[in-house]
Amino acid sequence: MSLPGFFDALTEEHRQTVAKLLVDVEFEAGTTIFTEGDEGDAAYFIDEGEVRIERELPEVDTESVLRYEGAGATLGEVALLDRLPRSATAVAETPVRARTISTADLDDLARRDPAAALGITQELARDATAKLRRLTEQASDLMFAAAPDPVVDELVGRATSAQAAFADWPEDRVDALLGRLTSVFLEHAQVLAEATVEETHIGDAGDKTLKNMVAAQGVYDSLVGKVGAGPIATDEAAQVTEIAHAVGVVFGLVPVTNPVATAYFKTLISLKSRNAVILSFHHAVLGVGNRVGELIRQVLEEEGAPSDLVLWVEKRGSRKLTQQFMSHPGVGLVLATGGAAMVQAAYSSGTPALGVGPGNAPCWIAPDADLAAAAGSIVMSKSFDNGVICGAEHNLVVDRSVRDDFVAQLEGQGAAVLSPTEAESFLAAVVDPATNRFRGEMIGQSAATIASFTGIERPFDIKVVVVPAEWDGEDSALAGEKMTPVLSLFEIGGDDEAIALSLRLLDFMGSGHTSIVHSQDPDRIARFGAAMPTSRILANSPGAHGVFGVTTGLVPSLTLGCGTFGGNSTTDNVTYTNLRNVKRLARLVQPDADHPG
Ligand SMILES: Nc1ncnc2c1ncn2[C@@H]1O[C@@H]2COP(=O)(O)O[C@H]2[C@H]1O
Repeated sequence: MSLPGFFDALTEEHRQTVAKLLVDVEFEAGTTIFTEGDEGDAAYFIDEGEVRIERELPEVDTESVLRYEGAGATLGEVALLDRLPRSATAVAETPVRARTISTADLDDLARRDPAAALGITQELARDATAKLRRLTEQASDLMFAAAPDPVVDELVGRATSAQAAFADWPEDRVDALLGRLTSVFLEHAQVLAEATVEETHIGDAGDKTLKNMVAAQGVYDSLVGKVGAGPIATDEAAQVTEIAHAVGVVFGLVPVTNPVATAYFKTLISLKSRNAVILSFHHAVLGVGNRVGELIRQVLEEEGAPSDLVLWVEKRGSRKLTQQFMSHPGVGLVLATGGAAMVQAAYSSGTPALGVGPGNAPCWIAPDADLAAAAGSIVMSKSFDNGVICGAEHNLVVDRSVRDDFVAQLEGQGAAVLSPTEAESFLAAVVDPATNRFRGEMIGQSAATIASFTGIERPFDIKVVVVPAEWDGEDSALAGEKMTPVLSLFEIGGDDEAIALSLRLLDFMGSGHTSIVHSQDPDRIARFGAAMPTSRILANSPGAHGVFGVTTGLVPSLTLGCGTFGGNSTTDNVTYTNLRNVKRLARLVQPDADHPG
């Protein structure tokens, strides 16, 4: 057996000894080799194939891949050396062949042949420190302006040239292009929704189809006929004319929870304001991303538009690559939709960025609410796309006087409202004690799947799971954002308590995003609206559908600003008007004869 070059520093005798301890292993593509936090019981020497090293992050929409390792690399040496839990997760990206040495065998060797064991340990340490050195280099790249990358330079350069050729397109030609894109988007809404669910195992294909359709038709309808670029309006009295000017190249992050709809949306709004856009898909949706990108390219070519107006990062993403795009001087604006860490990275890039924050809408059921309508609206909204819509209801804040009637209405709509015993075993099964958040596997799964996994049974089809909760203000999975068709239910007495609890929940998570009230009293609604630090306050509307403008008059958007409440620069439902510079041409105003000087 020939050992990897890795062991070249060992004596021939030690190599022979080590060879006897190595065990051949194979992993199919997609297999998790080991998981972050596991006990490290072996190190691996990769002979063939590629392994993805990733960190477990509590949020889905943050790029989690550290790097890819191939033949000749060592894996799992860190835990073998420090005997602490695995520092990262390793997944076979392709079929992998490797050899492995177990911790137990190494310890045994140390007793039998200390010199041989020291030899291997030194080699493992050398490999670990090589990684440290590489990380030091990468960290300094990130800290002191990202290192130039020819792929990034090339893509940004192409987008810049395309935008320059597009900047002067007249409005009707742009609208015709958007119309053509919209029809193609509608045509492919279903097939891409199905492909997304197949690729990500998150969400519901029927709902995703609807979402894709709204992101195409709804967004198009909100853009067509508007002035995207050039003179917008003149204030005759002030003699000031506003002129819209593209930001140039927009870099748009596309999350795993809404990939197709977000790509449609970012493309339409970027083009309306005469920008080029580079889409960066989360690594878990590259397949669908490539299909959307190809579709758009084909339409651009057919319509005689520069085909580089909409580009996408075809290469597998990593945090470093994303960072390099975001801080590239040729990128005018970053449109950051995704997890908090991605948004933070966008804000830290030095390029102006529009970000979003997490949702965690409190939904107040006031004593005068239409309980049947509220229950119907909540179940429809929270079950939509298996609960991945950030603007959906997350916490029910229910007045004690109507609690029992409301729970009966919820059950009538297909909600499993858990008993205290059910709640206890449910939470034990779905919450990861390490992060105190819902387990990643729960994200975007149907309530029926989650219920059967947790042993919850009802004589009807379960559409959402409602967990009665009390909250002492500690870190809690139930009080936070739940990207799954699960809601918490808090009981309160009176309006003051309802507002106080909603404020506390938002302070915990979701400040700036969305809050919801069900009441028939305009004064009560107004009081709630004035009190909530959220950019959207929905009254008697489903959250998921309301924030996008399907059941409200809000602007259709898949990037929902959270204002300074949520650390963002805007409270807007982001659209084309957020992607341009508004210049002001101010003419000399003659001093008024009555007010000289
Ligand atoms: N930043 C990194 N670059 C390359 N490999 C890494 C990095 N972080 C962790 N790893 C590898 O991933 C493994 C996770 O399990 P271990 O901590 O045992 O050993 C780790 C290394 O082999």
